[in-house]
Amino acid sequence: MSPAPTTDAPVTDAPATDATGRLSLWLRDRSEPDWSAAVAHRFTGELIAGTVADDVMRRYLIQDHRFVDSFVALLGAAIAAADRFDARIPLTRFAAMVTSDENDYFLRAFDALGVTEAMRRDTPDHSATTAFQALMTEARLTADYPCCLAVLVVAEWSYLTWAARADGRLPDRFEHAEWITLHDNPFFRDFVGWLVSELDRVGPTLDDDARARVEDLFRRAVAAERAFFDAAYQNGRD
Ligand SMILES: Cc1ncc(CN)c(N)n1
Repeated sequence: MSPAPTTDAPVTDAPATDATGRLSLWLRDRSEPDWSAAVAHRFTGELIAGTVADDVMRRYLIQDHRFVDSFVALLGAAIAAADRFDARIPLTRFAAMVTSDENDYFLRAFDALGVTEAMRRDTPDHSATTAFQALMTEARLTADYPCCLAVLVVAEWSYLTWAARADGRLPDRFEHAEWITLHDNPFFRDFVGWLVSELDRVGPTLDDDARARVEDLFRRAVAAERAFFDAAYQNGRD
């Protein structure tokens, strides 16, 4: 399997610009303070340090496995809506990774953390999960490539940003370490670089209304990421 196309565009620390330049950077800027709060969230710091409490990790993974279901459906919509075959290839390869390596991680982590089938079935959705799923469904149903990209970019760019902070230092337990390496490895970096560059490619084609729709989805997705991490520390429905 050949790697996803690469980009020279820095995906973590580039300066902000306006909507007529790199749309991704403009959107990231417009999503503050939620962007910074999400990528520097207590959960990500504890994950990198290997100190996340097991009940927090259990809550997070049970909910996140449900996030992944809607996320893969959104990837499917992006594959269908993409304006060219060159874009469908990396999206499809990424969907294959999520449904194989990443899903396999979830199942092994559930076992290691003592999360039974019954716990997974009987734990209610947190309101943060429901809200994020609704947002992904909304983006999917637009059947519009830039709208789908907006939510996909937030999900993967924000995860690469916090995972890169580990900078090669990994905690001992695989439940923590592998969640970091799944979001910072050469394949993932290439994919996120490409995904961000896709948003920048389609950005100049958007009129004001279309750009406003993309901005709205992007900003709500960043807020949803922050709320999703918060939810891991809430022992109850919400
Ligand atoms: C909530 C959320 N956002 C993003 C990702 C990155 N795959 C995730 N697993 N979960």
